[in-house]
Amino acid sequence: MTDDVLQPEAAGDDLAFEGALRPASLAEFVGQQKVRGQLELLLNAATLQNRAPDHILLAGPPGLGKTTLAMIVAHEGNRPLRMTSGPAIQHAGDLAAVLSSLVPGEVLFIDEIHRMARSAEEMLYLAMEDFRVDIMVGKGAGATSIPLELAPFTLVGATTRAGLLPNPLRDRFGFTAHLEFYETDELHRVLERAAALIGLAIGSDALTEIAGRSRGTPRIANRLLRRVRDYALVHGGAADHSAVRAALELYDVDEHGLDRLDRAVLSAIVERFGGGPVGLSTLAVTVGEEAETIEAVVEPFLVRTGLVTRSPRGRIATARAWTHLGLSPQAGPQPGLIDDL
Ligand SMILES: Nc1ncnc2c1ncn2[C@@H]1O[C@H](COP(=O)(O)OP(=O)(O)OP(=O)(O)O)[C@@H](O)[C@H]1O
Repeated sequence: MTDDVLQPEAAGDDLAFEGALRPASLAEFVGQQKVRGQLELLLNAATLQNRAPDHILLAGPPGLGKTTLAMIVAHEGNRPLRMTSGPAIQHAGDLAAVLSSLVPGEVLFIDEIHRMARSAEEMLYLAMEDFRVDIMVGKGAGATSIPLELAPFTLVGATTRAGLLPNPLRDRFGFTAHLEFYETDELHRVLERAAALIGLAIGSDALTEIAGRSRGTPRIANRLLRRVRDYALVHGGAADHSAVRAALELYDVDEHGLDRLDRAVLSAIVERFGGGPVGLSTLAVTVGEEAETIEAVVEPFLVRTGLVTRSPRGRIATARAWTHLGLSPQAGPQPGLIDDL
């Protein structure tokens, strides 16, 4: 994406800012009501039985609160937390080193667990099930495996690509939480809390305006709030509705959270291809962007918001897309020119 301000992954000064804003308890965690209820039950049951909670898989797009929830699992149970990530575990030995140093009841958070090495994954199966790993010593005919007992622990895995996890791994989690994009009123509450924590006086209508442009994602909402704070600071005015509009216009974020590239893709489908269908690579060439970027970054949001649909013959702009661009919708999709899906 050309405009970083809307990317859902953490970037720039997000990390420093996010640490201060993370809710520390389930009660403070906004939205995701179903997941919160399910987690609460699981954690309370473990406390009553005086055991480590079941392993938990958190699945969902970036920026929706997976890391935050892992921290809450540890914090609510007053348990120590160890954090690592799939890309940091490239050999079974990397995982063995982490597992063997866990203390009883510790929460082990593995972010991007789908990116862990296959050999480590297999070690993890046994560790999750029996709190044991088999360490291979030696090579060839003389190789033996030495069992190593582990302290009971709770694994919290996070993934943006649950479909990439092998079934044996997925099945070993006692509970899988699917995080959903947030509604505008939920993002409003996220923002209200964040504004209070950073000491920013901002009105409710200004927060609603930011929430509506945040693509259902708390991380983006918090980042836009920061840009609005900057704007008010630099211009010496209040962080009000007009400051929000001016700041977000500066960053090319429109009322629905679309940025320049999103709009370029929509305009291309509508104005150059009569509403579609148009194939991905044709579209990419038309807007001068990589096909992968269109497919992974732009398209999911346009599809989710009902502006674009996908068909076997290509991308089609919906009536909403025409209206969004200030045009009157044509009657139905146009015949496709090029089928290059
Ligand atoms: N439900 C929520 N209530 C309040 N703040 C939230 C909530 N969810 C996320 N946030 C805030 O959004 C930011 C991003 O959250 P977090 O790092 O937990 O996302 P993530 O899903 O782990 O992202 P990634 O997949 O990129 O690691 C944090 O600053 C966090 O405080």
